[in-house]
Amino acid sequence: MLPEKFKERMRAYLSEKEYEEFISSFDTDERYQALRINELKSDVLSAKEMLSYLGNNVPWEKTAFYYNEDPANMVTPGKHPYHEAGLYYIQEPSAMSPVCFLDPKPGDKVLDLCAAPGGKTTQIASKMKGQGILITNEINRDRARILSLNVERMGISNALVTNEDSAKLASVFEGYFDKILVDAPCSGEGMFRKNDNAADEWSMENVKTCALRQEEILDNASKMLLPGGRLVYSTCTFAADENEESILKFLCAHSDFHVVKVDAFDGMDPGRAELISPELRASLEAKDKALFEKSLEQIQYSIRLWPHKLKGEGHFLCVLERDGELLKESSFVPGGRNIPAKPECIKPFETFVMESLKFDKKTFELKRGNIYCRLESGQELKGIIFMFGDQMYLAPGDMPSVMGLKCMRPGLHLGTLKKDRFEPSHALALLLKKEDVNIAFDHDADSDDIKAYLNGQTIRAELSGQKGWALVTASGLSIGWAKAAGGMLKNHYPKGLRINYA
Ligand SMILES: C[S@@+](CC[C@H](N)C(=O)[O-])C[C@H]1O[C@@H](n2cnc3c(N)ncnc32)[C@H](O)[C@@H]1O
Repeated sequence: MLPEKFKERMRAYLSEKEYEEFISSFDTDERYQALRINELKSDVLSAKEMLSYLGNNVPWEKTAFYYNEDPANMVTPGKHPYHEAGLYYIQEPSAMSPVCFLDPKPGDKVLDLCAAPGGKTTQIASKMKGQGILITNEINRDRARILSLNVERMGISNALVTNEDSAKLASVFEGYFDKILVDAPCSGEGMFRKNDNAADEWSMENVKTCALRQEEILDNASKMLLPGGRLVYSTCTFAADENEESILKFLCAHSDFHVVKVDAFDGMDPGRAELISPELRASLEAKDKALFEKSLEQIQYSIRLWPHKLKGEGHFLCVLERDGELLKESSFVPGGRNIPAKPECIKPFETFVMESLKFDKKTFELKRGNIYCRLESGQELKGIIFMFGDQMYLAPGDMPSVMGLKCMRPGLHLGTLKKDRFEPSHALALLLKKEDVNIAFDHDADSDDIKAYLNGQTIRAELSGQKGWALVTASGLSIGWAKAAGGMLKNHYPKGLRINYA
């Protein structure tokens, strides 16, 4: 049931005809499901061949496709081993649009400020191709944990996952990022169609509270952006208080920012300046008339996604840029670089690399905690190896250290040091390709063997004397480690992730 006050407000927002179209979109059963291919794991063409149920492309995200869940015909992508292998991320189609306009590139320094569970972070990482710095943050600890698991599942090597508020981050990362995404906490009206309970918690008071929080988050985000940098603001709500009004307040308080006119896709609408309240207009105009008029003029360049106009739920986004020229040469690393691990810590890892991985020996270098290792698949392990207690991580040389920050994952987790032994991590398994290891056991992703493995059971294998760490792959995609010894293949799939497919 939609709240009466919500309907009343929407009726005031829209013409009679449009209100009817909008409101009847809640009565249809038509909902759009989509998934996005993780290009860190597979190119889109090969993945499409593996996932025969995929339908049309999501127009604004070339790596994403619509599908219809159909358990009777085994089309349940969230429950398939490919999901555990990180081949794709299931994401609401409209929610994919902000990252398309953020346009992250390999080598960028990107912040995803409100990131859990990680839909947009994993989309950003897929586009960065493991190059550059991605800092992904979530204020809620339990949600930050889920974000961190999704970063692991998708095989992301260049991300730092933090659990901070925006003010704390702004105090460390002032003027550091090329690109920032603020996918703001909001009243979630755009989710009313998808999630039956979403409307239960709705109130006009909550809309106002969200708007205040957004103002604070946006202000902190702006401090962290370089001149010439891009900031995308998005919500999944229809309330103008949290959309056009948030942007207008921001522009009137930050005269060095402007809205970028971007090419919207078919079905996307311009933002609606006419929804901004007379009270807000008057108060902003009284402060600085010229800035107010200049800001108001730009609201039309923000974008609204309406469920009755495209194949997706309600969303709002606005692409902002900070005036100035983007200078990328700076070697400044806020908080300082990570301190390389000591040789005695690195030694067991080096032994693991020599015994278990396939790589180009001619270009391999491991000196003073800095590694360059070109794996057989062509992907590289490179950067600084550092310790976090007994856990070993790898991050790009210019990745900020996490000194003073609450951190869930300071880079690629390589593994654990156990006395003088190194035990590789699940994150490393999910990064590696089948051809990167000396021992791999591949089974069809739909086989009972893979289901048994993901359930923690010992798996069948022809060992013929092989010993050591073995990568288990599902139709060629890595899903975890096993250890071959004494003719057995011991399952090392993490206990907390095990799945019972029965
Ligand atoms: C819309 S959700 C993010 C969805 C995410 N970007 C994705 O694509 O999966 C907004 C997130 O902001 C978080 N949040 C709430 N208050 C916050 C604050 N003051 N600062 C930063 N994040 C906050 C919420 O916990 C929530 O996880």
